[in-house]
Amino acid sequence: MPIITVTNLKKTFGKVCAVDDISFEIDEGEIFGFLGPNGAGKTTTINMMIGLARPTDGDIVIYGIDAVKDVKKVQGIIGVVPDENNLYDDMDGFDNLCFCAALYGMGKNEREKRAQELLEDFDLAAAEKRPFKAYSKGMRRKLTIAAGIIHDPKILFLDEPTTGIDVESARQIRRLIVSLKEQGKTIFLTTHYIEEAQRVCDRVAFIANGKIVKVGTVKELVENAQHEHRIKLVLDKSIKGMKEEIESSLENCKLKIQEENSCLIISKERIALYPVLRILDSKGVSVYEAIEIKPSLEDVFVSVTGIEAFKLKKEKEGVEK
Ligand SMILES: Nc1ncnc2c1ncn2[C@@H]1O[C@H](COP(=O)(O)OP(=O)(O)OP(=O)(O)O)[C@@H](O)[C@H]1O
Repeated sequence: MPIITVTNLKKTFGKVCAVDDISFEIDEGEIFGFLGPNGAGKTTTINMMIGLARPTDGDIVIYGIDAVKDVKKVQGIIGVVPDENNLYDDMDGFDNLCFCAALYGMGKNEREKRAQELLEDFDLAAAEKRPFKAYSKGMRRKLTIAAGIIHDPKILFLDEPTTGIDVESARQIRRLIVSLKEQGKTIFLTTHYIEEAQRVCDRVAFIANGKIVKVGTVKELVENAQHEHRIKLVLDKSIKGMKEEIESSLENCKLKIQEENSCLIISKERIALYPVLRILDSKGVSVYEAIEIKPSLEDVFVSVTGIEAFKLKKEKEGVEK
């Protein structure tokens, strides 16, 4: 059952339409991801959902509460982890968490107990007395997430949770996100990492130029994609120099020579293998193996949005040591 319903949401800044009439629902206990390149409208959407920006138009209902009018009511049941760290540099990890807990009205004993628990869960207990500014980027990110769930919210909003941190910390954070879901939390996250959407999210919405272009589970998005069919053939010898001749005898197919002894056949339609094998045989070439290459989420994103994949950063490119 949906616990978040967003209907015809819009936000303009002067002439810029940052979010352009989007609608979606999020079910209780799911991880729902917004995947899109820089400037797609992800942060603006989160900001409207958590009451930091007022929509130009549209409705947001969270647990039956009108989140545009009753911002305060919603803020008690949500946790927010912004894309930039929002904790105090000179305060240590423990005090930062206790301070956030106090903002939610938690008593001294309760907040200290909760802070301690989270520091353990997030593998930060050894650094609890270190000032936040002395934390590594990955540790800072983890403490910021811990602060976002200090009051045990039902719903967690995570804006770009792993941007700019090392690969190992990003992995740890993804495991933490999945374990929060296992504890029953509903999670809305934005990302421009395809790998992250694929590994962590139950459902993904592609967002580009302020619009949602497609929504579904990773499996649905990949299986329902109108996509080229691709078959990789591993050959017993090179077909260098024969490409055009072979290609001209294959109907509606393109041929790409890959490594020395393999090629890729690409077609909009299903590929009939027999004619291909016959042509190769006539050239004295045998096929060792034929492998169907399924489209990846990246392929689907590119074909649905028309945006080149490099605009969605690869995990390794986003890493700063
Ligand atoms: N306060 C603002 N004033 C004017 N334009 C804004 C403002 N905030 C966002 N925008 C514009 O709205 C569009 C969407 O921005 P937004 O920050 O929501 O994108 P994003 O998908 O979160 O990108 P990123 O991954 O870079 O954070 C961009 O064109 C941005 O320049």
